[in-house]
Amino acid sequence: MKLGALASAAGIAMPEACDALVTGFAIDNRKVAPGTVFGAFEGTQVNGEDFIPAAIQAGAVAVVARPQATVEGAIHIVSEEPRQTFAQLAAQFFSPVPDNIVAVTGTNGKTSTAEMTRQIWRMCGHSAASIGTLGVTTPDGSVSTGLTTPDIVTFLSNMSGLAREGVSHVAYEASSHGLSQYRNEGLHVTAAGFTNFSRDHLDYHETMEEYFAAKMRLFDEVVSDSATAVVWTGTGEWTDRAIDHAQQRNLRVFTVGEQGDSGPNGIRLLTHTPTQLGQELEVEHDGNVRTITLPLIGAYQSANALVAAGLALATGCDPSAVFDAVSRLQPVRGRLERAVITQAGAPVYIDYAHTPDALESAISALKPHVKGRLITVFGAGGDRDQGKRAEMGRAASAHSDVVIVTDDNPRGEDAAAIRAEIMRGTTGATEVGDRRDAITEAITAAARDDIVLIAGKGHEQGQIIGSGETMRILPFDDVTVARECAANVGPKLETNS
Ligand SMILES: CC(=O)N[C@H]1[C@@H](OP(=O)(O)OP(=O)(O)OC[C@H]2O[C@@H](n3ccc(=O)[nH]c3=O)[C@H](O)[C@@H]2O)O[C@H](CO)[C@@H](O)[C@@H]1O[C@H](C)C(=O)N[C@@H](C)C(=O)N[C@H](CCC(=O)O)C(=O)O
Ligand SMILES: Nc1ncnc2c1ncn2[C@@H]1O[C@H](COP(=O)(O)OP(=O)(O)OP(=O)(O)O)[C@@H](O)[C@H]1O
Ligand SMILES: N[C@H](CCC[C@H](N)C(=O)O)C(=O)O
Ligand SMILES: [Mg+2]
Repeated sequence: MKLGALASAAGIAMPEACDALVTGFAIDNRKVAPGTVFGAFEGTQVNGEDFIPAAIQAGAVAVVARPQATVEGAIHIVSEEPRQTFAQLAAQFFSPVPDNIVAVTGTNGKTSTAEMTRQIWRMCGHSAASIGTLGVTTPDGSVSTGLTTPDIVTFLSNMSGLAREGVSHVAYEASSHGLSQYRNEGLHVTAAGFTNFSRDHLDYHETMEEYFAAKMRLFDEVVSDSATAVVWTGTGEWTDRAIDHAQQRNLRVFTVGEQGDSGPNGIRLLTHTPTQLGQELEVEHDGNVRTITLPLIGAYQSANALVAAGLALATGCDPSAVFDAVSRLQPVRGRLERAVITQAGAPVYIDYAHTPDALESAISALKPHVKGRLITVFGAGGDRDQGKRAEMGRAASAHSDVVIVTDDNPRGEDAAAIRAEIMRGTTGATEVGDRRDAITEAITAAARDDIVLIAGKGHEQGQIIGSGETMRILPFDDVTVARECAANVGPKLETNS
């Protein structure tokens, strides 16, 4: 493809007429080959502009960079927002892409909702995939990308690879980092879901307002003009503000939840009754009331399932098929996943809660099922929002009977210091640094009527220790460790009081 043609298709002005052949796109000079367009971005660690000479040396035909960057020996595509311009250009290169693309944003619930949307589409007969924290998931399995929203080149090439394999429907997770760094642009996104909003990532976005604005780029700029905004109504003032953004953009607003529209533009949740193995939901859509038995526990899972149903309806699926599919949803890896039942008889659940709101949601999901005590084991990641740690401690202490604070990906920080920050928010919690020891302690303490919740790592397969050159990932899977500990801890002779 010729550079000039790509630029004019993207509506980008070029400094000169250009019929250089473009062979690919790269944001890392080490991935540049002859004919590549290189995106030189200022980063949080280094300035990509420092690698422009190396990229040109490796054969870059053009460099997208700020006006002040020096580009010699290749075309300088000047932009005040190089990440955005690069993305728009790259989106013209990667084709074909799937016909039906939807996105999901929100503080918690993105992975679950994207994955449930994929499952519903599949049950409606479509060839579907999801892209997010779990990687790229197709009916054949998942391939990890390492990030929730991959970098723009990986994202677009995944989209086009999926289309070539015959995938027609893709749901992707739009993280706030991804949105603010233009990692997902230039596609025809026909619907976008907003699950909820609460504190996270205030290390990266300085304020909640900035964090919310990053998320709202999805409605403001990323989706197509005629897209549908599927909004969960249970997230307080943020729901109203998300609807405002959608209306400003003239999107079709589709509301979901207790305040959802009961007509064609929503799913109203009329009643919600926990059962032993799941929950019964009575919902109204387009004037039809239906009772669905969702085979998953926890109010948060019903919220995600209904937003996913809204996304499937927004892409034209038949309502009866969609609601029937909701009653057949499979659990999402690491989200309230029951790993094992201990020899004493206590179920052990693994969940990915790593924000105060998520911890509260995970605990509330389990509470109706606990006859004895709820024992919560969790930590907080290093090099991430520090202010959420004590809040997570408070949420855990307020809603569980026993709290054990442990390590969760310390990264470049001192693990003991992270635990101390969490402990400040707790009352009566125990601190056990080593995660395996903490899980053993919880399982040892659990009696028949108790439930153990191990939160924060969900599907993750390793503990990240150190950063930069010294970073190591030690294999660690909460599900496997819980099973091993349960095998080693014998039955209890008497129940705890
Ligand atoms: C803070 C953050 O988001 N960083 C991401 C960002 O890096 P950056 O732009 O700051 O990159 P940098 O390392 O400073 O380098 C600047 C530029 O120089 C280039 N470079 C660098 C070195 C070199 O030798 N040659 C070269 O060309 C880099 O490719 C980059 O374009 O862009 C990179 C490429 O897309 C990401 O890998 C990187 O994710 C880091 C590893 C990360 O940990 N990100 C986390 C916080 C994240 O993004 N999480 C979100 C949200 C999670 C959620 O809520 O679900 C996610 O979407 O996963
Ligand atoms: N709708 C929801 N409301 C509140 N909490 C939720 C909701 N959905 C999920 N959670 C909590 O958040 C955890 C993570 O869920 P999920 O992976 O779906 O979210 P995510 O937004 O993709 O997270 P991440 O930002 O890490 O990608 C769950 O394990 C659960 O504890
Ligand atoms: N996507 C989230 C994952 C957090 C998971 C938790 N285990 C941690 O390491 O903090 C983040 O990057 O903040
Ligand atoms: Mg996710």
